[in-house]
Amino acid sequence: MSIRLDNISKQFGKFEALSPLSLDINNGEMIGLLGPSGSGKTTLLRIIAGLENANTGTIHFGDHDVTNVHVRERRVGFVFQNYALFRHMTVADNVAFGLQVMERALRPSPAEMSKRVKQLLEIVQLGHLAARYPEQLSGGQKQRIALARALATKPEVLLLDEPFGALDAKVRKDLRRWLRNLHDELGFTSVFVTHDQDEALELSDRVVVMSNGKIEQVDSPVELYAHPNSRFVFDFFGNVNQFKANWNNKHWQNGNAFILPPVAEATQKNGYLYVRSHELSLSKKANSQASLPCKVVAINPVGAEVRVELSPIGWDTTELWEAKLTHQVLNEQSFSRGDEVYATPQVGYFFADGVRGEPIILRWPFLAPGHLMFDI
Ligand SMILES: Nc1ncnc2c1ncn2[C@@H]1O[C@H](COP(=O)(O)OP(=O)(O)OP(=O)(O)O)[C@@H](O)[C@H]1O
Repeated sequence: MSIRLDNISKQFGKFEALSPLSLDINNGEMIGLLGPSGSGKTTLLRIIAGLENANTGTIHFGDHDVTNVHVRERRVGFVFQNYALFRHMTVADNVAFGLQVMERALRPSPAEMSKRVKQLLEIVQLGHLAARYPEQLSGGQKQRIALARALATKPEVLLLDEPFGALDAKVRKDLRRWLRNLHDELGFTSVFVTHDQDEALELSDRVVVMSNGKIEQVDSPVELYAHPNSRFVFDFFGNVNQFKANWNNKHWQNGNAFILPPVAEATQKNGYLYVRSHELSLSKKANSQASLPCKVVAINPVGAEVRVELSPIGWDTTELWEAKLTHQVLNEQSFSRGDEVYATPQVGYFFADGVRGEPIILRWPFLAPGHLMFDI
């Protein structure tokens, strides 16, 4: 089932929780709504479900205008973060509840109902727990039961509000994979809310990045990484170092650090240069294209890489910088905590002040013809 949101807005009193926004979701797509707390994700999900009315705009499910259709008739499955299972009912009864609340005309007979409950429990691979009560289940199991209940009415749209928010990291990861497989197998359209970027990137076909009640960007995970269209999106995906770049007619200056951009009018401005931590190299000496003196404050091996935390010397940043190196590079360079090093961007993303849209991507070194290669 495709979903079309057109010009949807929502006010709570004088507060505008959603500015007019539009979004097309394809049939069978899995969409992640991602954004900081208060950005309007849950409000948007509730409006799609019919649990909340928008102040303006229309919602279509396929060709059907559901703007004024009651939540019960929208045929959506809903899963909340806190399981919302009935404590006094067995697992099987909890799942059957989804069927019992169906309109009488659509409600299956008792025999069909118990067959369907069995099938649903098999789908979520928990048939052996049918007679248990919720308190006898783990968090991950409870959430799978909540999903089985949501799927009972065979919804074509499944809406999930931070479904794995209350679970620990390992269970979360397993459940994500499992949900993605289930989504692909059963072919429904899913929209889920998360503020966990890894979850959004791993699960979604497309991610809707929200802030302050607005959609900042809608793209596939790969595109979001390659072409973040604003500083907000870049910041939100993290692992990025920021350089406040003040153009002084020669280079970008910040305290006693400088970076020389390539000769191009668009970069000869004030702005912010963003550098991803795996696109930053470290050396014991500066070079003529960049001088970013730093002190090594921590060296943290994490799996295949080493994260080196850097505190700027003589220039300003709001946060420590980080370089991600391979173990091999670190061994060759043999830095230790407390050493002074020079950071050199290999790739940078420049957002000029006052210019909206995608950054200018810079790749070092950019040497004029005839120049000698130097350390970078
Ligand atoms: N019923 C309500 N009455 C008044 N304000 C509300 C109501 N529901 C939500 N809001 C406000 O609307 C804004 C968006 O809330 P929403 O729950 O959609 O954000 P969110 O992105 O889902 O946040 P979180 O990740 O914290 O759940 C918030 O500022 C919130 O305080």
